[in-house]
Amino acid sequence: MRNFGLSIREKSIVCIGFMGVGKTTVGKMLARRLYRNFIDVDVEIEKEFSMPIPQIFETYGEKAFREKEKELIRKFSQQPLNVISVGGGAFLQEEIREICMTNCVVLFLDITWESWKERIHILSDSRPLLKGRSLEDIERLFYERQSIYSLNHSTLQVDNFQAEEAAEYIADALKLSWEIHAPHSN
Ligand SMILES: Nc1ncnc2c1ncn2[C@@H]1O[C@H](COP(=O)(O)OP(=O)(O)O)[C@@H](O)[C@H]1O
Ligand SMILES: O=C(O)C1=C[C@@H](OP(=O)(O)O)[C@@H](O)[C@H](O)C1
Ligand SMILES: [Mg+2]
Repeated sequence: MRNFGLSIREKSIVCIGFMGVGKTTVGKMLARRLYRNFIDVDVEIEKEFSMPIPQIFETYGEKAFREKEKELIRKFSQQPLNVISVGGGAFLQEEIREICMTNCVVLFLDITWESWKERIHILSDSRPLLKGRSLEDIERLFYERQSIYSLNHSTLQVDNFQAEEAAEYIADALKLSWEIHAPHSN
């Protein structure tokens, strides 16, 4: 789909950030607040393979997962008016970074390591990249990944926000920026 004519308020919003920061939870709430479609790329990948992510990694390997991730992000990022939550590893791929930065508004949900590690017990089973790793290994991955998320249009530090508060804050900030960019258009 051609999207050269998309105005800032029509562009899809892409949530990036480390596993478990809240991209899926906040993204869904944000979509509801903005009356947009919500797309969780991980869910779409699971549908394509007809199996949950840990099983995709086991059966087909991470490379096949990353290829499908790229293909789907290419498709959804060019559509208008989506809120798209991508997996925490999506921005490792240069092509994904480029497509998202060009076609969408990229929102980085950031969290400190201290807050993040409180959540680890609810994440490990569903994230193959966390399973069986030591806390030190995960901390290293956390800091390594920070550099890939530094490419974004906007960042929100979520440590002190409940998910719904984060969604409200983002929706209000976006609406304000849309007003500033185009005060008289609908
Ligand atoms: N702001 C928040 N405060 C506390 N817990 C949160 C927050 N956002 C998400 N969570 C919880 O953290 C877990 C991971 O959230 P999820 O949205 O799946 O993250 P991601 O999509 O970034 O991997 C979920 O159990 C979710 O309920
Ligand atoms: O960081 C990663 O490489 C991954 C993050 C996961 O998504 P969430 O960030 O939504 O947990 C999922 O895509 C997969 O397990 C790989
Ligand atoms: Mg998610």
